[in-house]
Amino acid sequence: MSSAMCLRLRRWVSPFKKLQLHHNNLLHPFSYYTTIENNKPNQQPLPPPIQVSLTESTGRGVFATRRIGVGDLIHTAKPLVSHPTYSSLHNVCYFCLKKLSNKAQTIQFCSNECREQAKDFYSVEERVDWSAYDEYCRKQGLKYPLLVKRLACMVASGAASAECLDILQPARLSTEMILKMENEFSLLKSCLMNTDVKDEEMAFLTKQWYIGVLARIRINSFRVELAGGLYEDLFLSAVASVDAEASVGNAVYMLPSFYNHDCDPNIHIVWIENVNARLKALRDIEQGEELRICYIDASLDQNARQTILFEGFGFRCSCSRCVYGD
Ligand SMILES: C[S@@+](CC[C@H](N)C(=O)[O-])C[C@H]1O[C@@H](n2cnc3c(N)ncnc32)[C@H](O)[C@@H]1O
Repeated sequence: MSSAMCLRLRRWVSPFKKLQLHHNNLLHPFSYYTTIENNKPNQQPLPPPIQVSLTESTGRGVFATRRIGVGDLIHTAKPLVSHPTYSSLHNVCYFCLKKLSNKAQTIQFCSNECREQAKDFYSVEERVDWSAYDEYCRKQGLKYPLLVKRLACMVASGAASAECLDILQPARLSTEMILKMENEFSLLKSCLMNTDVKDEEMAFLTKQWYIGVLARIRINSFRVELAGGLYEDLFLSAVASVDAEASVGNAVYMLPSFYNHDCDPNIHIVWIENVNARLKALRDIEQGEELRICYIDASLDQNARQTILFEGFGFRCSCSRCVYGD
């Protein structure tokens, strides 16, 4: 094996090792990222009733390890990286995306805890003049480069590993996409170079890193839509999130990235008050059944759904709704 291949293999395998995923030939649930609340006082949170394993035709997927009832909380997830949208920048917490009552001129944190958790990446970010990068992204209507910018600051500050997204499936990129990404990379790099951020802290920031990260973010990021209240009822929370047009930011999570898509999903993801995601069952699910979410608006017609899934995620959906022409 060539040394280049060795390196690639090492990079690919290390996140698995770190998360202790390999277990009984299955990809073990990332249990320390996720829990189920335990109703019994003084007891440890339960591990989620799921495991990640290979599907027949859609790569890895998430499967139920026991029966799950309609409405059950399957697990929660904290993001690996998140960022508010440009339009929410001044009215949500810069760390947890919680909506704030006042709109300020600068970024805000909702609590000292969030300020503290953001301390590392923000100490890098606030030393940089981002205007050229931000202006480019705003004009082009780009949202994902904001996540790359935040991840770059997290890595530079030591708050995240440069390889933390490597385990996720990357999007297939066209030459045109790569050329655009190269432009963004040059802008990001020049913003960071014009500061006192040390060269050693920036060593990870190569064109390959930028493109690799963006390729993963493209198909694994979630639009965070806050329900805006304490909706325990599944239907009400879904309605509230659509009604409020409540998209406040984008985020990438570890375990939620392994759920495949179905136009008639059996689980969904909700955000109650901040970026932490809750995955809930939409119907009863049997042990061994694959859990699937819907990546898009399921109310669209079949043609629209197929087009969005192909252009955005690079696959042709063959779920039962699509097969039966619904
Ligand atoms: C967020 S990832 C889901 C996890 C992925 N299967 C893996 O192995 O990491 C999304 C990718 O999974 C595959 N996928 C998800 N749902 C699919 C479906 N209904 N039909 C075909 N491929 C699907 C596509 O390659 C898609 O780009």
